[in-house]
Amino acid sequence: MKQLTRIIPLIVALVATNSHVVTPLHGDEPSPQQAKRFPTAEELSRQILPMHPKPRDATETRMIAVMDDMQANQAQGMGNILPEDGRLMRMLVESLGAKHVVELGTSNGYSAIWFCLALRSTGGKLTTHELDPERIKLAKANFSKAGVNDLLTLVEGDAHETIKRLDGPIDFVLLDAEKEGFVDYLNQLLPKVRVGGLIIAHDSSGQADQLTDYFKAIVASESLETVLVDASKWGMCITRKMR
Ligand SMILES: C[S@@+](CC[C@H](N)C(=O)[O-])C[C@H]1O[C@@H](n2cnc3c(N)ncnc32)[C@H](O)[C@@H]1O
Repeated sequence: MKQLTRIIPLIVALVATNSHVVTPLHGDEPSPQQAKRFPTAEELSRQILPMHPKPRDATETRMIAVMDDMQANQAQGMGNILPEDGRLMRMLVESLGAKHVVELGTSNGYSAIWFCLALRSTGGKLTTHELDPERIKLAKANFSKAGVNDLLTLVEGDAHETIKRLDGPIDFVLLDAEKEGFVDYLNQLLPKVRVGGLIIAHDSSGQADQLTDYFKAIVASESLETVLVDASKWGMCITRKMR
């Protein structure tokens, strides 16, 4: 009896821990030891990293102050990426030496300012697309405060139409507008993305149920290779144009 009272809570804990474990398509089943929950990348980031990067100069100090303010006072309902996603994308854009970044879904401009941090050092430009007039107004005010107007163009209107006017080559794409539009965005933009360029679909974990057709499209393409990364809980589907 004494042993049973010791074992029952253990079994309950094990069932609870394992309830989120998905049966893998390949590889070994997680051992009970592995199934023990590790901290997520987002949790660790928040323990060990500042929210925004250390400024390299006075211009970045100004940009980061605006980002801090947006996180503290504007983030509600804006659908912004989390700082952990911004940190990763900034690193990728800088590492690629990207000259042309395209964003679909500017909102109030938070992710755009992350791109601008990278584009200052690559000498590149951002073209960001938004259709909501209120968000466009907010984004414009934030871009002016951050002093990034010379690094970007904000294109107003339905991105399915406005991206037809984009010229290639594009080095980096962030898909962060409405999920049901992602396949059309991919089909329209892929021919303009350079070989070696990256296409990121945001919310690939958080809204995976809305991305079924997008996942099918990238897997079906012979020219694309993909990795799924959870820098934050929302997740990013990072796809590289291989040829
Ligand atoms: C998730 S929010 C973008 C957040 C932004 N990338 C950030 O992290 O700061 C999605 C945005 O896409 C915009 N959007 C939705 N459909 C669109 C379309 N067809 N064309 C342009 N923008 C669109 C919405 O108005 C919304 O502001």
